[in-house]
Amino acid sequence: MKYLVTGGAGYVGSVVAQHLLEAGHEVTVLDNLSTGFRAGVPAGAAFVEGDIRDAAKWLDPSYDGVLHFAASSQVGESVAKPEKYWENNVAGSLALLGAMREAGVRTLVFSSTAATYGEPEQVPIPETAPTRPTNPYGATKLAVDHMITSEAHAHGLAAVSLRYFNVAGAYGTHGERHDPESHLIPLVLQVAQGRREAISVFGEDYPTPDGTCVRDYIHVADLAEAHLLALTAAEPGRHLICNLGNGSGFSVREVIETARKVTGHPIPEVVAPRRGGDPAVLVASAGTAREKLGWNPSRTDLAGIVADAWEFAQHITREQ
Ligand SMILES: NC(=O)c1ccc[n+]([C@@H]2O[C@H](COP(=O)([O-])OP(=O)(O)OC[C@H]3O[C@@H](n4cnc5c(N)ncnc54)[C@H](O)[C@@H]3O)[C@@H](O)[C@H]2O)c1
Ligand SMILES: O=c1ccn([C@@H]2O[C@H](COP(=O)(O)OP(=O)(O)O[C@H]3O[C@H](CO)[C@H](O)[C@H](O)[C@H]3O)[C@@H](O)[C@H]2O)c(=O)[nH]1
Repeated sequence: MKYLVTGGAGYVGSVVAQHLLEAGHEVTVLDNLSTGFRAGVPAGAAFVEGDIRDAAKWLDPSYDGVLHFAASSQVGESVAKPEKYWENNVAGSLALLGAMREAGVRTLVFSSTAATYGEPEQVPIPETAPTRPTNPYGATKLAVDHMITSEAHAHGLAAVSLRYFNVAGAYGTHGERHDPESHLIPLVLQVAQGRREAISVFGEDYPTPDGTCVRDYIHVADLAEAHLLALTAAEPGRHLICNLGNGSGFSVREVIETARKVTGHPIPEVVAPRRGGDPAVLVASAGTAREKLGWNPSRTDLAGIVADAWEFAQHITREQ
């Protein structure tokens, strides 16, 4: 099959593109390199440097589907510059859906997020939970989910939205490389490498066992497998929404302690104020993905996830 991967020069998109190639598919990556890296595009994929808002220039009926990762995805920035998020995430996805309709490309897998739920009423969080995003990033992703539902109902699109919880780990030479980095695991590993003095723990007064926030860390390779399953599970006229997480939570302190063991470095920590908008606990109920996609994540051990991220962090440092 032939797939267009938007955002395939970024973290998750590059890992999924690599999995598609390994499964024997043909892949074109469309990426404007705003946060991604040319070197992240897997060898074997065609590359188009361009914007999703111009997707009509490149999409044609030879494509069997689109995997749509391209987005702006920093929560803090979305609060400061919401217009950027409505433009890139919502207007960008609207243009992409239009280009798909024009070209007759009728299968879509979309990167949604746990941020569509906001502060949860119950954990683990099922897909039926209320969606009350607490920042513009989550609001724009939810708007795109609604857009996809209407497109499926009106025009027969076969669509799956995957709501990722905390993506982590790496797959060979493809891993997390954001600038500036805001995610916990890569930041902790930068401290282990001596690139930062200490990791800030954002709040230790949450109602959790050790007072720090609890998150559901999902290995990026398990996540990638769900995308390949979603491509086969997608049905015309239907929009399936699935959470992707392991269903178990780890606190910020547990992550830091695991990284100390994996890296053998002391990793100093300092307690800092809470970060605005952080829910205390976010853990997925991923029963829908298991049932409807036949998904079965296998890399659930936190030490293994951190070890893969550590190997990648060292690889990137050697390359620079
Ligand atoms: N990383 C996570 O923990 C996480 C969690 C939930 C959801 N997501 C979603 O998964 C997707 C991928 O996230 P990531 O961490 O790999 O981010 P990333 O920033 O590494 O990758 C995004 C890629 O999209 C490209 N891009 C952005 N806007 C574009 C545009 N208008 N046209 C073409 N290319 C464009 C960027 O250059 C980049 O290569 C995003 O949609 C994000 O919202 C990520
Ligand atoms: O230097 C840091 C960085 C993070 N944290 C804490 O570590 C936890 C994880 O933070 P990340 O920034 O790594 O991830 P988030 O949980 O904020 O964000 C993730 O979940 C969100 C859903 O709410 C979105 O989907 C987003 O894209 C995804 O990265 C949070 O409690 C955060 O407060 C720290 O203590 N110190």
